[in-house]
Amino acid sequence: MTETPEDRFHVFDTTLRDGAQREGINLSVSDKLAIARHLDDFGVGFIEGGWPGAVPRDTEFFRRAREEVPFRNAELVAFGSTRKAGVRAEDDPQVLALLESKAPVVCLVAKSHDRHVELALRTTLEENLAMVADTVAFLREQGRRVFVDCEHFFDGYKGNAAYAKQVVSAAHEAGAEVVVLCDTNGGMLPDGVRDVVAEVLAATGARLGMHAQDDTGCAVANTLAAVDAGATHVQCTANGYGERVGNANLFPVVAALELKRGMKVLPDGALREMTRISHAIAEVVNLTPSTHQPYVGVSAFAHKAGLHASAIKVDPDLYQHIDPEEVGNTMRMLVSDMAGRASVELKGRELGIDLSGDRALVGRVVDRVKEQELKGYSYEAADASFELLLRAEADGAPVRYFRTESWRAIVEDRPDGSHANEATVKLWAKGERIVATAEGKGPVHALDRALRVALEQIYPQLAEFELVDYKVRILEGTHGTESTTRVLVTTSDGKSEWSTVGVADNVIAASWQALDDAYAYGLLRAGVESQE
Ligand SMILES: CC(=O)SCCNC(=O)CCNC(=O)[C@H](O)C(C)(C)COP(=O)(O)OP(=O)(O)OC[C@H]1O[C@@H](n2cnc3c(N)ncnc32)[C@H](O)[C@@H]1OP(=O)(O)O
Ligand SMILES: CC(=O)C(=O)O
Repeated sequence: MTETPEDRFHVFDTTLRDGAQREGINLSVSDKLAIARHLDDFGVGFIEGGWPGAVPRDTEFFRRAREEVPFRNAELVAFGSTRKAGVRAEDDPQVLALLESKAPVVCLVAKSHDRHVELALRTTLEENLAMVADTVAFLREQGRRVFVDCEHFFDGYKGNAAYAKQVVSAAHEAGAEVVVLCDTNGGMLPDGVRDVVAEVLAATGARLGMHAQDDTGCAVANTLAAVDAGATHVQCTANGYGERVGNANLFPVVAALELKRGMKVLPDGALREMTRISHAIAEVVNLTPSTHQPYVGVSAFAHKAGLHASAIKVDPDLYQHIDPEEVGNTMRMLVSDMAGRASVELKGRELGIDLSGDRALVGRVVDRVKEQELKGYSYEAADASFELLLRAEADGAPVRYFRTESWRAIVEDRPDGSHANEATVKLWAKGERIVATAEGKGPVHALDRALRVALEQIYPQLAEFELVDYKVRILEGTHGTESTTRVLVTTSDGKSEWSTVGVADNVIAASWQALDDAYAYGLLRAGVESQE
């Protein structure tokens, strides 16, 4: 028998509906269209776009999506509830709004927990069954594919399994293609989900799906347990966004199905785009991508412990569950006081420096990193400072483009409450003594500007450099304003970025060190020869 699209396993994404229910997410119609394009590129089968008729932005989204997005992989799904008690489906404005959205698929939310029917809907159990069946039948007659989300299914099943199953059967018999069992309050654990899904499948014969909220931190595991028990439709959201703590995260779910279960749920090559898609969606919703997200986080394949690195040097599989490239991610070595020789050697390789033949040099770099980290430096987030340290050890002299005679920064508090910031630097570069003064918005800005004024004639490349991030951390909180300070600076030349670190008992001095490294590294990568 040939497989029809309806037979295939369904990857159903609800980022634009349930994901948008997360506190702090507020999507414009354009944002929703951009996310829909990313999800379609990724290859999900269904994109739930929102609730037309209830949320005006969602109504508008469906209108524009029809006109503006040439979907290649996904079907658009309109979400809405079953008809109101005592109203015919064809007369219920919210049901009609689902048709007006012109989405080819409708996902109806239905009550399946008897207490919800009686307390929230304030109707009878029989009328709720009729609401489900009538609404499904009406939408089927109108040519829509219909899925039904049984809200609070697992909680309802605990108290009244017979009724919960009757709701599934009512939806199935009325023509719903998939009946989705929802862990709406997110309280389930995988063993319970597996048992219930298997029982419902055996009792009703309906095609089942799973919608898991993440309140126990088990949404991904619960989704996979449902699939193990026979569910063939999974509802997820990009990066796990969703109501309260979130939903089953689309990315680990599809990666587990494809890479661990050997199922084919996405188009060829899609998984290799997963890290890019995850980060692109985070960008649109304006949330920083979680660095520790499975598979797609920048730390997902970052190795810090020296012992891990020593085994990875022999074979990366020894400390990685998959090859990061399978999901579009990359392995990274972190150098810190937990590093050993292998970490430094692999980091060198990552930076394009072959250290394999020089055990003594690698040993010196390891010792120097440990010594520096004890003082408060941190190289795992400052690759550029690490590379400068490495080159200094290798060459026996630091990479230098100027020598500092002195610098000074002044902050003046004025009677009107404003501040004036001024810095003076005295430097030697290419045998020339330079003195420069500049003002800035703060003392570090003033120093940065003075440094540029002093050096730009000699090194015109500095004009391209821009400070794009600046972080300060107090290392010994107990000493209050006398504490040691660590400054991390990220600099860009418009093409790439690099990070450097400085540590001192004075925030301006720590900033100066980080700036000094930032300029040295930028000039080094611009191919300028090192000289004072
Ligand atoms: C588990 C989930 O995440 S489901 C998705 C939930 N998403 C949203 O709620 C976002 C969009 N929601 C909205 O814009 C509004 O809540 C609306 C338009 C749906 C409803 O707004 P209002 O009419 O003002 O009602 P309100 O939100 O207070 O109550 C919901 C009504 O829907 C009824 N209802 C709830 N679930 C269902 C259902 N499955 N089938 C039929 N009716 C339902 C309730 O009984 C209540 O009816 P009542 O007004 O007769 O008392
Ligand atoms: C439908 C849905 O979002 C839920 O039950 O959680």
